[in-house]
This record gives sequence, C-alpha cells and structure tokens, in this order.
Amino acid sequence: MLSVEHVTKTYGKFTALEDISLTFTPGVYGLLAPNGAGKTTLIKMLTTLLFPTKGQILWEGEDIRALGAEYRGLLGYLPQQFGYYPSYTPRQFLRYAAALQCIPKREADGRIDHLLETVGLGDAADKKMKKFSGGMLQRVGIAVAMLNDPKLLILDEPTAGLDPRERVRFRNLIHTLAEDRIVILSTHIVSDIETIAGQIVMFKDHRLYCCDSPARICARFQGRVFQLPAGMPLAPGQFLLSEGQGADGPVLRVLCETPPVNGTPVTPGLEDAFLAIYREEQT
Ligand SMILES: Nc1ncnc2c1ncn2[C@@H]1O[C@H](COP(=O)(O)OP(=O)(O)OP(=O)(O)O)[C@@H](O)[C@H]1O
Repeated sequence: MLSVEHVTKTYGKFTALEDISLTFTPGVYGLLAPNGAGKTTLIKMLTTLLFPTKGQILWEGEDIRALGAEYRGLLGYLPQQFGYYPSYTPRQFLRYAAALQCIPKREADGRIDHLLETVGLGDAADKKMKKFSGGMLQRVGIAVAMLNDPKLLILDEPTAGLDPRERVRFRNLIHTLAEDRIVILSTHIVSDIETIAGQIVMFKDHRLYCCDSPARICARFQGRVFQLPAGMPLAPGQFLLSEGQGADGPVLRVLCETPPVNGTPVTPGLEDAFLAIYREEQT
C-alpha cells in the first residue's frame, strides 16, 4: 500500500500541491486535472525525483525517502518523454535497460520474451524502432518500466499521441498489468481515463478535489446536465459545458440547477464532470 500523508510541495513561494492525502492499493488510478494542476509534481514525488516540502509518502508504512533504493526497486516509471535509441530493436533496448538495472542476463532474457508478448510486440521484437508508431514506442516504454516486475507502475501522460486502436490496446494492457499491482497514470485527456481507471484523482486549487470512481464522480452532477438546441441564448445560472452534434442538429450541453425550458436531461459523463469541476478556471 502506498500512502500520501498531508503532502505539500512548494517551489519557492509558489504552492503547487497543498495538504494532499491519498491511499493507493492494487488497481488503476488516473490523475486527471488541467495542465499545471500538479500531476507531474505528485508523480515526481512518488518516484523520489522530488521530495515533499511537508508531509510524507509511505510504502507499507515506511517513508519512501528512508527506503531509498529498496523502494525504487519495486517501482516502474514511464516518464512523459521516453528516451530510446531508434537504431535498437525492442529486444536490444530491453537487454540494455536490464543490464543497467543489473538484472542477470539469463533471467532478463526470459523476462524480456514474456514482456514483449505481454505488450504485443512479439512480432516486432527484432525490428528497429526507428519505424515504430507512437503506440508501439509507448509499449516498449511500458515493457522497460515493467522489467523489474514492479509493485507500483507510474505512467506520466502515457496516452498522448495514440490513435484510437492504440488507445484500446493500451487500455487492455493496463487492465492486464494492474491485476496485482498499483498503476498510476496521469492525463488531461478525459476520454482516455474514463474506461481505464477504477479511481480518478482530481486536484483543484492545488488541493485534492476527489479520489473516486468515474461513475461516482459523474453521479455528483446527476440531474444538473441538460441538452439544449444550439442557438438558444443561455439564461443566468446556466453554464455551457460543450457544444456537439445531436441526432437532429447542433446541441449544447449545459450545467444548471433548474431544468431549462426546451432542455432534455442527459446522463452526465466524465467530460461533463471535468468541465463542470474546472469551470471557473475557463472563464
Ligand atoms: N521547478 C519548478 N519551479 C517553479 N514552479 C514549478 C516547477 N515545476 C512546476 N512548477 C509549477 O507547479 C505547477 C504544477 O506543475 P506540474 O508540472 O506538476 O503540473 P501538471 O499538472 O503536471 O501539468 P502538465 O500536464 O502541464 O505537466 C505549475 O503551475 C508549474 O508551473
């Protein structure tokens, strides 16, 4: 179990995160917040690249700072910018990464074969990475992060740049990997996380806003989201969430406490919830 206890992180006079408390157990967690909300700051603290200004982070009850290399040995991390050698094949690159981690060659080779199959790169294992798609490269990165069979896998913005098929493949892969470990991934792309994460962590005003299931976050807005025909002026108290295409033409999705005239109630999705939660920040 990983526990974040009353963690505050300041950069000089600027407070990036304030008094954050969270508990992670095996499963998939999505850190979802607009750019600049503090996702990377939290990830850097969870990966010991930064340390809290106040508070502590505990792994099985022990401070990760004191655990040091022991903690890093059970951590797998895919940073936002994943560095690789285009002229290497995935197998060569994984062998290189395994050697850097001092994993004995025989053990590494067996593990690499298994990981290449798990991430769906068995057929491309010996092809140079220079012609790989974004999704293939990302799967190489996940395999590297999985080399030590981590108990905690952290992926920073892993879905950026994936096409729809690659997103589905990524979702399935993450579900497989999360069976017996904690997976934490950050994104600001709502649709990527809605079906992947069991729990969604959101920050607002540098504090924890919620850690809850997508369904429960959406339920907070039940009965407050309506669809209106586009072109209708919004009344006071109605907040425009998004514009889209309905069955009969352009429509608006609005958030309001009183059902609008001509409004049809709709089931709130995570995108509605995200836009509603961060609405002040857009205006
Ligand atoms: N080294 C630093 N010095 C000063 N301010 C920083 C530093 N690193 C981050 N910040 C600020 O802290 C806030 C949180 O940044 P962070 O990178 O954690 O956000 P984020 O949610 O990961 O955003 P993004 O998705 O853009 O990476 C931002 O306002 C950022 O400008």
